[in-house]
Amino acid sequence: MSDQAKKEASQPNQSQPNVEELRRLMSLRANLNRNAPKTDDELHGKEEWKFWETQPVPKLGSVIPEGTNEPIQPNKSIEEIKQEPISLPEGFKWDDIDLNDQAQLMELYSLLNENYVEDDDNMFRFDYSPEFLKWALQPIGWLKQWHTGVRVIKSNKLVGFISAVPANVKVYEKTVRMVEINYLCVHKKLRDKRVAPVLIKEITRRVNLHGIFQACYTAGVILPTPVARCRYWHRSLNPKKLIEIQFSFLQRNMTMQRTIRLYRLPEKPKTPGFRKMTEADCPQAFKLLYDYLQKFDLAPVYDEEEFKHWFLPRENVVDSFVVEQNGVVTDFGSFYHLPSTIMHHPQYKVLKAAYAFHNVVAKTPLNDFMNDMLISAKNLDMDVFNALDLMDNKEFLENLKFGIGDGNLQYYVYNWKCPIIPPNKLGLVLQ
Ligand SMILES: CCCCCCCCCCCCCC(=O)SCCNC(=O)CCNC(=O)[C@H](O)C(C)(C)COP(=O)(O)OP(=O)(O)OC[C@H]1O[C@@H](n2cnc3c(N)ncnc32)[C@H](O)[C@@H]1OP(=O)(O)O
Repeated sequence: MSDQAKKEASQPNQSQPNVEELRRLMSLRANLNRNAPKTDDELHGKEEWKFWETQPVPKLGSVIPEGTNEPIQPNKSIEEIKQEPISLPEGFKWDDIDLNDQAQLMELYSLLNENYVEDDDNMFRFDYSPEFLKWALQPIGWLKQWHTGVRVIKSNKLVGFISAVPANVKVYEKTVRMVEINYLCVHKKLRDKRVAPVLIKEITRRVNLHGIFQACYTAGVILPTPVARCRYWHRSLNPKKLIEIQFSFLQRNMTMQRTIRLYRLPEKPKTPGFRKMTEADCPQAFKLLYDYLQKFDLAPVYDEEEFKHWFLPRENVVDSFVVEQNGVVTDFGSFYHLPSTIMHHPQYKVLKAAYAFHNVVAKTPLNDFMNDMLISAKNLDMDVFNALDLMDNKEFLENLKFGIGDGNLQYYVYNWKCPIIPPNKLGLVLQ
């Protein structure tokens, strides 16, 4: 898939022009009319940013001098922040979503399942599970008023959503209390009516009211102005299904049997002491990750409680593994479960995908450890293992037979200016 590059679903890149490629080119042309561009070519056709021009973000093309690392706009005093919600178009109302109420959780699930991010060819759409949404949206310090919904007054139907969760994020040498913004979604029937800017302004106001003036977010689209850009890579675990659903394609001179053999994995992880992480491993695994993340220019700063929230295994949501021998944890790795709906296939309805989260090795060679992670994902019935080319991931992607995807994922920090961060200095993975 392409930028479900967080947001977009990224599909393996096809090098040979074929029917699929032509379809892709046609959809690229169709995309030229979209309001937010996905590629540099599309970007050059866009002349104005009616909304983003009004926001404290760097102008596209601006070069931030080395050493700059600060807010664009000073913090507002409480008097400067509007106390009343931003006005919605007539017929709509704000409503905070209570994720502890099963019915409301299912309403959010359905909104996203039917209207959230699709790949460029509209073949796959993210299918975040209800349990996953609770995990992603209820970390330590979450607030219900930051799960911001828009409903149609007459029918009470949920048609828009945006979320913020608190996080400490290290940007170069500063650790900043900010929010992560995610799950911005407007119902398909309400698109292109400028509802998204209203959602963004309202969440900004609600976050500002808590004394927070920075946010980080990722998107498959290019907006003013990315602080970093990276790419999804995909490792086939179930190549036959991936080919049948046209997520990937048979390479020239390859038969299905040879392809299946190429991607075959051992039945069990090979590293002695490799196993699922338990609560007892957390102090040591936390320390490994905490120390490792120091070397990046954009990375979360977790405390141990947050570490437990994000990494203790939750069925069908997140899995973490350690290498432990004689009570010493030397390596740690995790992936989260994010399936996609296969939109138009007679047989297959769901693509099961594991997404690399954080991996730190102190003893096992990274390639060996990640191979064990692939085996673990395969044994959980995943079809594909996805990883971004950030942190130290480039060390294993090609060796372990990942193929490059076709969409970029852009990273943004709201109300902040600093120089561009290369993928190998990027330590932040958002869901
Ligand atoms: C201090 C606290 C600060 C907190 C806030 C920090 C900022 C957070 C920012 C949000 C981070 C979100 C992180 C994620 O969740 S990224 C995932 C976004 N969601 C999807 O892609 C799901 C499917 N698509 C949709 O639901 C809609 O197409 C969305 C809602 C994306 C746009 O709705 P619609 O298509 O109906 O358009 P409009 O007429 O209402 O509005 C058009 C304006 O919106 C600008 N646009 C388009 N796409 C995006 C986008 N992904 N981020 C920011 N802006 C975007 C666009 O350039 C134009 O502005 P301008 O060109 O005129 O200037």
